[in-house]
Amino acid sequence: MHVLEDVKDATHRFFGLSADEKKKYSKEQSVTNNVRYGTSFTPACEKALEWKDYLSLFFVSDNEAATQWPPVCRNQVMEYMKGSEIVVKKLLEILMNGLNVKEIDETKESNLMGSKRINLNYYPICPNPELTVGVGRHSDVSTLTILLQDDIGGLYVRNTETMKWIHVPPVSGSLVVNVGDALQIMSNGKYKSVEHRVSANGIRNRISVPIFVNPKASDIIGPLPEVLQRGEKPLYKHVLYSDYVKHFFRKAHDGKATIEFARA
Ligand SMILES: COc1cc(/C=C/C(=O)SCCNC(=O)CCNC(=O)[C@H](O)C(C)(C)COP(=O)(O)OP(=O)(O)OC[C@H]2O[C@@H](n3cnc4c(N)ncnc43)[C@H](O)[C@@H]2OP(=O)(O)O)ccc1O
Ligand SMILES: O=C(O)CCC(=O)C(=O)O
Ligand SMILES: [Fe+2]
Repeated sequence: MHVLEDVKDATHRFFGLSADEKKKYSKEQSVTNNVRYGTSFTPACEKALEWKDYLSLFFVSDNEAATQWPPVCRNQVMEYMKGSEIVVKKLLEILMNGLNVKEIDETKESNLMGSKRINLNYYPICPNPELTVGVGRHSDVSTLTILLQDDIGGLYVRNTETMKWIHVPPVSGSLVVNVGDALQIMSNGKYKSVEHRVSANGIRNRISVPIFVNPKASDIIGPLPEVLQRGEKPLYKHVLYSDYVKHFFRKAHDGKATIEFARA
């Protein structure tokens, strides 16, 4: 429990830094591509900016995290990331069991959880929340996302039958788990990535801390052989994961359209 509280405090500490201090981690000034402070999602492609700033930390090694991640939050983020590993492993084992995958070998381990990115999201109070969003509707490109949100609320997920949006109420001490596009592709559509969005808030600053568990950037992902064993038609082709992620980042949020990039 203290790990979750500590990472929330650390997130507030980072966004409480001066603008100049935070800018040191922007794309223009950051000494590494693996640490990126920014605003909205893909500003160059958006009609209206999303009301959100973020710090995105791509985990490469303990050493890089200890030297390059911002000192005001790095220990707490690391502890949260390490603490999540056991939960992620267990969840993926159960999900693979449901696909008739009996053993998670080295290749599957890499495809399922070969890389990790943690974002610290900060949604400042918005003077006109009805005119914009916190985050537009999208699905994550991860395998699984483990999401910590604070007590403010505003996260919605889409019910695929009614197409209605359902609020995900904050529950103290809990984590939200999202299925991402990479798992939809590998499971040949058996597990569907969840479309979600965040509303802008006119009263309080909100934070969230997603851990994106992903394939390695250099992995080629596609429907797993075990899923196609009984002659099932592949719905998705094999794609280089970094191409998939680049496609996601090249456009504004557009619901569940990203996955069409991998359609067979
Ligand atoms: C920010 O708001 C968000 C974010 C999200 C994220 C949801 C996820 O599911 S994140 C998980 C993504 N998976 C991975 O990061 C693992 C694999 N990583 C990779 O394949 C690569 O690291 C890479 C992300 C493809 C970057 O490769 P690289 O060769 O270094 O290419 P770049 O030139 O740096 O970037 C290309 C292009 O992508 C954009 N971009 C890159 N990193 C980020 C980032 N962390 N946050 C935002 N945008 C990023 C960027 O536009 C780059 O273009 P430039 O014009 O800047 O050159 C969900 C919802 C949100 O609202
Ligand atoms: O802030 C949230 O609750 C969700 C954020 C999100 O969807 C993301 O960062 O991908
Ligand atoms: Fe998301």
